[in-house]
Amino acid sequence: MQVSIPESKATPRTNMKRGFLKGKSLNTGNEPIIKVQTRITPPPAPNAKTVDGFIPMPCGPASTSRDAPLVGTLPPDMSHRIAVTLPPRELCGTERMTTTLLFPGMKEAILALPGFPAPLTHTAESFEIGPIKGKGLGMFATADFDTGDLIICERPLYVSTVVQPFSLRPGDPTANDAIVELLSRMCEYDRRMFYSLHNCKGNDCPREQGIIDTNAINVGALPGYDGACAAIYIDVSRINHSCTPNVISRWDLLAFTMEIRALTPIRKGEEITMSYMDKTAPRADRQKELKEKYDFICRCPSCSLTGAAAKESHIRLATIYRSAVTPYDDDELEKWINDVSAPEDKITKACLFVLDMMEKEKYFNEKVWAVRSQRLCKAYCAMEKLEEAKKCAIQAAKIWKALAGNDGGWLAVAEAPQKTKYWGLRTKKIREAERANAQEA
Ligand SMILES: C[S@@+](CC[C@H](N)C(=O)[O-])C[C@H]1O[C@@H](n2cnc3c(N)ncnc32)[C@H](O)[C@@H]1O
Repeated sequence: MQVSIPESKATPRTNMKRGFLKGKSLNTGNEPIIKVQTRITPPPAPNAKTVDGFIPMPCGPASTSRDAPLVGTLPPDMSHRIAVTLPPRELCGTERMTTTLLFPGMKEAILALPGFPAPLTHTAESFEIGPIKGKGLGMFATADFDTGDLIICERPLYVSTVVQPFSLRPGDPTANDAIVELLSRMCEYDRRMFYSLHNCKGNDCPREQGIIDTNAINVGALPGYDGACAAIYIDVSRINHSCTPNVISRWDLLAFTMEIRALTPIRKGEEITMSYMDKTAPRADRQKELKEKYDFICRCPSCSLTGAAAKESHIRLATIYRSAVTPYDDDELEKWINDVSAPEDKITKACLFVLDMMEKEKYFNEKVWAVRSQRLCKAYCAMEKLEEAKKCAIQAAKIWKALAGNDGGWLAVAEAPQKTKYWGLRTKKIREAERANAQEA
């Protein structure tokens, strides 16, 4: 049977758990809690600023971004939000339920998803939360993890649309009043957990809003509403930022959980870090955004680079970005396979160059990574390089697992590269050319 090299050019959807803490039943119903008029802040300008000819990627791994921009306009029937508990008690037994603040229709759309709610994945509790100098609390590994390993899978405490409609009429309830009301309906344990989370906003805004702004992680759009939604977690929200993160998050809509998987090998005792923002932005822009939004100065390995090393990092990110915007096709590969005079390493060299940049930056742009690994593996297969093809497919399986939660078909390739349709294509051409030359001579 032939094995297919995964061809997906689509970005795998990224999603995160820690020691699953059973929440007590919430008594929230589906009734609207506060009806308010909608005021919409204009959408932010497109992220396309140019710095030294370097255009930041418009999107990093979507679900790792804590940036939750306001969306444009809301349909008129979405002028108020509703408190909903998801999954409902009758569908999730004793598992944690999430308190959500959603627009009308969203709950029905989520419940209509075939297979919702998928059962929770329980993992060994291989992390702990503890203090870390200059960062408050953080999360630490209590076991070794390899790329792609699941570290935690956690159902949120709270999920809400990022748009917070509120009334301009004096005396009307504010957006924060809706949150306070919702919190008052949570069980005592969940409420205590919410208020124990860090608030980097101080007295700049109401405490509840400050906690949400500090800890919410974007989960993207939920069914029934195209705008962004964000979630707060008991454990996952303790993960600190690094521009060179060692984990990646992936929102699993069906299980209504966030998965955190190792992006790089992690040793026992190491701090677990994720990226709060778009990694391709230049360092100064990252620093500014982190200070403004989260009130800290990032001293991660990438931000600590100076002089030539900082410049090299900048060039690597620009190269990754350029590769991301280059359309993908197999024409070049086909040409190389058929052109026996082309250098043997033409394709592999180009792919390894970009993959090496991502390894060095610890930034795996999903599209670039998927396209380059595919092409590299195909080239090794075409050259009948068994060990290289296997190694490439094993690494591809690990990274795919980190990004998408499964190996994407790469393990089958790793087991039998000879069974892919690319096996020996170029070596066959070379042998044919050699035979033809010999006959001519
Ligand atoms: C989502 S919380 C992370 C958990 C938080 N450290 C705590 O004690 O609960 C975000 C806040 O953690 C701190 N933080 C996160 N990453 C940091 C870093 N790399 N360096 C310093 N502080 C950081 C900042 O105060 C930030 O506002």
